[in-house]
Amino acid sequence: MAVYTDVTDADLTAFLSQYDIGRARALKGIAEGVENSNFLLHAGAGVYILTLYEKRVDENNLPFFLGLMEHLARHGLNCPLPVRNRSGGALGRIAGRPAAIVTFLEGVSATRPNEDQCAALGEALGRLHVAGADFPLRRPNSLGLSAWPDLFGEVSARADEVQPGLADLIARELIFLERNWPTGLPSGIIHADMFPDNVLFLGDAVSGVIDFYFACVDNLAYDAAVCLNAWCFDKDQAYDSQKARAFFKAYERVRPLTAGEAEALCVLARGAALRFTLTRLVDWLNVPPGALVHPKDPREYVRKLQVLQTIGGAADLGLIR
Ligand SMILES: Nc1ncnc2c1ncn2[C@@H]1O[C@H](COP(=O)(O)OP(=O)(O)O)[C@@H](O)[C@H]1O
Ligand SMILES: N[C@@H](CCOP(=O)(O)O)C(=O)O
Repeated sequence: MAVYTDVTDADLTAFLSQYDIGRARALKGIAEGVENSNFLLHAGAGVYILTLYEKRVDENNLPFFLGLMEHLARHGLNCPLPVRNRSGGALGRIAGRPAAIVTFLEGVSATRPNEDQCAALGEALGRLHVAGADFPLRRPNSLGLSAWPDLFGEVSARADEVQPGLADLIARELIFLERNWPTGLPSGIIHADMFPDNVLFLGDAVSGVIDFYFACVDNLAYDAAVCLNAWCFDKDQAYDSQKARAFFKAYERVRPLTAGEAEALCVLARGAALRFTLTRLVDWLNVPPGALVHPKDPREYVRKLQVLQTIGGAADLGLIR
């Protein structure tokens, strides 16, 4: 359950009075997710998602996120559509938090993604990157390489409580990444959080991509690296290059990777693993009192990072040339 901010009946009635979707029939907090407070909203006109944006979402960025979802939907991608209120706005406030209502997408997340689902993911990511090319708004990656030292600074004193030696491992990895981070790669709109819990399937077909609240402009291949880490490790944290091959084959049918992107893939994957190690570590060590949330285990990403540190090149990651 990720609900940080509760919504009273009075709050909800007042909020919905600004919309043309009828009265609330039910509102249920949603278990999944860790960043925001999400509710399943049954209203007269149908089923929706009500999201109250919490600490990691800067309210000033919401026009970018909501506008991107509308732009991608217009390009035929299955992503949530923000519901506009009578004033034409997609953003409101409820219970003291910025909030929006978006359309509910059918489908279920894959708990153990198979190769076909990894291929469908690759195609969906490629289509997102191509469709994002003409999105007019820009937003830098607030959780990119330049943010990692400060994130580490928030938890360095306590990292070894989570896993002995973790502070030193992170410090050394940061030095490696700052020395080897690629430049000059193709960049554009990326999702930046394309985990299995943010992709909905009907069978092996992608029926929806959600949670665009880390979307930004960054290296397109970095977005692929986030997917490799989130989708192509098995439950024992062994890398599954067959799933990665399926992912890359489908992705490259939409957008072929450049030679520079292929060469940079290992470093990008290590960076993506460190990024999620750090944000999970911050959340793990700072659960707000009373919040109904199950923070995700940073040690899962430490293990992925350690595997990636042993991988020699793009071919080992499943990118076959
Ligand atoms: N548009 C949507 N359609 C269907 N389910 C959704 C939608 N948006 C969110 N959800 C559900 O809510 C959960 C949490 O949403 P998510 O955006 O991942 O959380 P957070 O806001 O914490 O990042 C998802 O895992 C999914 O089950
Ligand atoms: N995907 C991140 C955490 C953020 O997940 P969200 O979809 O709930 O925003 C992770 O697994 O560390």
